[in-house]
Amino acid sequence: MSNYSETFSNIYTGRTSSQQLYLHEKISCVPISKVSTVASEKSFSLLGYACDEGVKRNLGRPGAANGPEEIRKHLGKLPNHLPTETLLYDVGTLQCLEGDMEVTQRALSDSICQLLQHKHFPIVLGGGHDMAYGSYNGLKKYVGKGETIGIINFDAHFDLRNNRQDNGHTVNNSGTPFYQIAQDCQADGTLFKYLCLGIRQDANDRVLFETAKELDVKYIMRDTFRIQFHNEINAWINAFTGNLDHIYVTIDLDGFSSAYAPGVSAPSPMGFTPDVVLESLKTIMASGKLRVLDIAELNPDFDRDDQTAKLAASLVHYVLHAEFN
Ligand SMILES: N=CN[C@@H](CCC(=O)O)C(=O)O
Ligand SMILES: [Mn+2]
Ligand SMILES: [Mn+2]
Repeated sequence: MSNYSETFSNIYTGRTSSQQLYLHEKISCVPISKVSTVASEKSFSLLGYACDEGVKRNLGRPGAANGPEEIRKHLGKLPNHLPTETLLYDVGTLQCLEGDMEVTQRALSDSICQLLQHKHFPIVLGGGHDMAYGSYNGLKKYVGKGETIGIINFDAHFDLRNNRQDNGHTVNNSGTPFYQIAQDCQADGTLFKYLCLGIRQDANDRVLFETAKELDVKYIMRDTFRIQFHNEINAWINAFTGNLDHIYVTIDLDGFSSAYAPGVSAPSPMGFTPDVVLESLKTIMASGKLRVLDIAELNPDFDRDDQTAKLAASLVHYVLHAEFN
């Protein structure tokens, strides 16, 4: 895999203890080619998607290629409350070489399928939101025919832009992944099930709302995606996950208010807050159907005091520990 680099453990630093009190002492760096040798009943694997080609093609601000490294730096310093038998790996990073985003997406999909086959729960650190096309397809490849997958996207944006240009050319980017997935589903007769949480009217044009309607996309607008409405939100989530076999969750950091997440290409002053995301994640995880999670769009060039990188690291920490709290 020419665009793959393994993680070296010196990226993980922090306070030291003799009892694995911190995640940097818990994480084992293993090349992805060796995952079959380290399988266990309960393993999490971190995988980087170092690509901002999709953001560039979508006329956004480059920098998300450095997202995975920054999340790792902050994650390692956080306390470890995992049981000894739960294993946590870092299986390296997929880099986008010479703008070939499609190759990187395919490598991501292959890697996710491989991790799932060896009973690892993949947590992908991004990277532009084009990573969703790779994450979803890795899960799709893994699950059996006839089993259904639902996508839950925490985002200000639908990312349902049509990848067909007026001149007939196809251009995939960070704004097209769920459109591409929907097209593939139509072509191969797979159900397209997509729930977006935190959609903003001032971040999506009319065509995007029309596309969402045509594709029967479910969504909760930002105005309603508030912790005060947690009962209603949980009911929506349960109604969505109830009829599906597997869930893929993708968190676009630009959906958070820029008060929490300034370090993204497209910041959202009117975005959502972390409390409602944690509450929703808890409900999704309680379904027992969550198979893959990714965190997209961290752009360290625009971060303030590492706030966004720390938010991403805390989200990973929350998911790792959710069932042990
Ligand atoms: N992944 C991001 N997609 C957004 C970006 C919006 C923006 O740059 O303002 C989109 O295409 O809608
Ligand atoms: Mn977004
Ligand atoms: Mn997005």
